[in-house]
Amino acid sequence: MVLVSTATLFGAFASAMAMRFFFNPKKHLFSTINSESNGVVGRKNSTQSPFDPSKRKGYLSWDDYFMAIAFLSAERSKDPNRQVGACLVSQNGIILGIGYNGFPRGCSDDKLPWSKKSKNGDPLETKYPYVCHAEVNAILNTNHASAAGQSGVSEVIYFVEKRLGNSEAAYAASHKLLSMAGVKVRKHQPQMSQILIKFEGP
Ligand SMILES: Nc1ccn([C@H]2C[C@H](O)[C@@H](COP(=O)(O)O)O2)c(=O)n1
Repeated sequence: MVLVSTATLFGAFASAMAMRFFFNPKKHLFSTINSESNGVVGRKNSTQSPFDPSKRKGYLSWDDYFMAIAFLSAERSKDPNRQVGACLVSQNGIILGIGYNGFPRGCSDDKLPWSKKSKNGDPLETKYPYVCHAEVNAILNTNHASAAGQSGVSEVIYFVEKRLGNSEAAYAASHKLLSMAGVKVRKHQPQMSQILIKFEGP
């Protein structure tokens, strides 16, 4: 399985490890990269001759497709500071689960704190002890029956390089452990810089 996340390697690492245990990731504006229809989702009109048998150009690559789903999922997050999305994909390109950062199912978004810091220094007055990372939610949201036959996360594709407050050591340790576990890691290389989704008819 491949874990695609809009966030960092460090968070994705924890989730990939969790996946192994169970079964053996701001506002994003989507818009076009050029004047053609590339990257514009929902535009139905084509200038292609009806006699031209060639396939459409400018369709989404698999990586951009799964990363875009991760980005879209992030838009569901209630975290005022950081929205993260993740998409768990099987080796043959089937989406097994998607998720975003949020409080656990059944726990109200309005009753737990979204703050980063507590005036009293009480960690329980911050979001950190309660929030579930997007990658973990993508794993928890899988249809376990279909995921059970998979051998674990084999690849992590992440979007953000920066280290969300984690130390250099923790980051290096993540790399080391993923490498030891044989999990491939790579940064997403977008083929489209933006995707525009228009909620309008053809
Ligand atoms: N791999 C990650 C890293 C972070 N998150 C979530 C957890 C929090 O909701 C937010 C980080 O908040 P910040 O300290 O930047 O205010 O991002 C995640 O889901 N996956």
